[in-house]
Amino acid sequence: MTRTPVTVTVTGAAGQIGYALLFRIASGQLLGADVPVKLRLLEIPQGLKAAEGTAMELDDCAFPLLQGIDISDDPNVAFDGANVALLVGARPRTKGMERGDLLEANGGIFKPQGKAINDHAADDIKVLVVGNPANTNALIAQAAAPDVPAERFTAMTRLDHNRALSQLSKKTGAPVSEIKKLTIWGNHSATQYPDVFHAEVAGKNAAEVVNDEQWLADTFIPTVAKRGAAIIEARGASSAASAANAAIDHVHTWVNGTAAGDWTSAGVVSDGSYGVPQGLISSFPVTAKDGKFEIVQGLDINEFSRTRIDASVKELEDEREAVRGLGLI
Ligand SMILES: NC(=O)C1=CN([C@@H]2O[C@H](COP(=O)(O)OP(=O)(O)OC[C@H]3O[C@@H](n4cnc5c(N)ncnc54)[C@H](O)[C@@H]3O)[C@@H](O)[C@H]2O)C=CC1
Ligand SMILES: O=C([O-])CC(=O)C(=O)O
Repeated sequence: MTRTPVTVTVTGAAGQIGYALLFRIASGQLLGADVPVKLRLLEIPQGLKAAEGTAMELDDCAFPLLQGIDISDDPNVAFDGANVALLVGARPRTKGMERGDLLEANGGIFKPQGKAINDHAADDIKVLVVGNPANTNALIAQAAAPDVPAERFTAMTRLDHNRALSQLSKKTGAPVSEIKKLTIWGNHSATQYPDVFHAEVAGKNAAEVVNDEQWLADTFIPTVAKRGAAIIEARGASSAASAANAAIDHVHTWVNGTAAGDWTSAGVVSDGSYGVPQGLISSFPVTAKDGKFEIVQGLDINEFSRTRIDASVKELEDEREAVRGLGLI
C-alpha cells in the first residue's frame, strides 16, 4: 500500500451511530477500496472505555486498509491532522423531546470542536455534522473555525434524501436506482421540504408520474420529514444504521463526486441561492466534483415549494438567532 492514509476523526465514537459507522469506514466504504485510513475516535471520558472496546473489535476485523486507531477525550488531539471529521457525538433526541430543546445542550460541544478543527486539522479538512440539530451545530462549529473555508463545514440531510428516495420508489414502483434529482431543502428537522418537482422517475418528471398533489402534501412530505420521530417511536432509539449509512454516502459523494445527470442533497453554507440567507447551513440540491459541493442553480421554484422552503429556512434563521443570543456564534 503506497498511498498516504487519510485521517478520519469520528466524535461520539462509542455511540450507536459510531458503532454502525466505524467498521464501514475501516473497510473502505467511506473513501474507496484503495484508500488506507487512520481512525481517531473522540469521546467524553465516560465513553472512552466503550470506545476502546470498539477499537478492539476493529482490530479483530483485520481490515487491510486500517492503519491505526487513536482514542482521545481531547478534541485538540482527536482533530490533529484530520482530513475528514464526522461530528456525530451529541445528545440524541429522546421520546417527546423537541429538537429546539437540543440547541443549548449541544451548542457547547460544537464550539470547542470547531476551534480544535481550526487549530489542528489538515488543510484539506472536510467536516460533516451529524449530531442534532445538525445544521445549526455545523454553523456553530464553522463560526469557531475562521481559518477554515466555510464550505468545508456541512450538515447531514442525506438520510432524509435516502428516505425520500425510498418512499418515492415505493409509491411509483420504480427502483431507487431509477430515481434522480430529488432534493431536500432547508433544515434537518420536521420542517424540511422533500421536493419531487425536479425529480425524475425512469426519466420522467416525478411529480407528473405521481400526479397526486394530495399524496405529496399529506403523505410523502410528512412521512419523510417525521421519519426520525417515527423510528424513535418504533425502536425506542433514534436511527443509527441508516444514519451511519447516510454519513458514508455523504462523504463518499463529496470526495468521489455525483454521477452525471443526477444530484444529491446536503446541508451546505448558503451563498444566497434560492433566497436562502447567506451563511446559513441549509440543505440544497448539490452536485460534487473535485472534492467540492456546488449548489445546483437555475431551478424554477413553484408556489407549493416556495412556501415550504421558506418555512424551513425561517426555522434555520430562528435557530441562528437563538445561538447568537447564547453567544455560540
Ligand atoms: N443528521 C441526521 O440525519 C441524524 C442525526 N442524528 C443525531 O446523531 C447524534 C448521535 O446519535 P447516536 O449515535 O444515536 O447517539 P448516542 O447517544 O448513541 O451516542 C452519542 C455519543 O456521543 C458521545 N458524546 C457526547 N458528547 C460528546 C463530545 N462532546 N465529544 C465526543 N463525544 C461525545 C456520547 O458519549 C455517546 O457515546 C444525535 O444528535 C442524533 O440526534 C441521528 C440520526 C440521524
Ligand atoms: O430525530 C433524531 O434525533 C434522529 C434524526 O435526526 C433522524 O432520524 O432523522
